[in-house]
Amino acid sequence: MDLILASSSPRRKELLELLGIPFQIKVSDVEETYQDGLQPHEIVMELARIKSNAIAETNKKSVVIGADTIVVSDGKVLGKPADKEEAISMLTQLSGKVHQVFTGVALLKDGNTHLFYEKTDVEFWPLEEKEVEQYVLTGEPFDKAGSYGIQGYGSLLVKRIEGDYFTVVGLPVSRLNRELKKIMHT
Ligand SMILES: Cc1cn([C@H]2C[C@H](O)[C@@H](COP(=O)(O)OP(=O)(O)OP(=O)(O)O)O2)c(=O)[nH]c1=O
Repeated sequence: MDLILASSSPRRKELLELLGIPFQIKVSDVEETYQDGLQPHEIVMELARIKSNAIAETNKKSVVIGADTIVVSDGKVLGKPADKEEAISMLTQLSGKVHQVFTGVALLKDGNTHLFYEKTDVEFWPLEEKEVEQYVLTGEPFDKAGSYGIQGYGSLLVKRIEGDYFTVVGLPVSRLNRELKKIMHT
């Protein structure tokens, strides 16, 4: 099987390596937009589809994997912060509450699109203003949905999670492994 990961994320590369199957990485700079009114799980699956579709068009014989992660807090969708102020505002929004992390995955094979998503609940400790500012100074928030990385210093902000940890990091590998096996037999 010729497998391609359509992602620039170093985390997704590392996580896909856990499957023990060789793969290539190919990234497109396709515009990531979605229509208004979609539910969070629909947003992540749609964005995962767009990312993988752009690569599948020119790699028709390969299986292409794309993924997308967003954070949802009180109905607000949080992507990556544009600047320090936005990172502070997102982390303040997440402080002391439970939010949801959605990761959608698209598997494209032989012109067919197979989509799935996973959701993990994450509870943050109540954060002091100073703690938020210090965390933002680490630089960790800037390439991450919701402005934190649970796998880094962000681990200290998290009180508990419910669901797959790897969904939060950006790729639900254990579900992906099973879904890949399913589509290989079709
Ligand atoms: C909440 C959270 C997100 N993230 C990351 C996962 C994703 O890489 C990123 C969300 O942005 P995405 O747009 O999903 O992905 P990306 O731009 O990093 O990579 P690509 O589109 O090329 O596949 O946030 C963490 O690494 N840790 C976390 O705890």
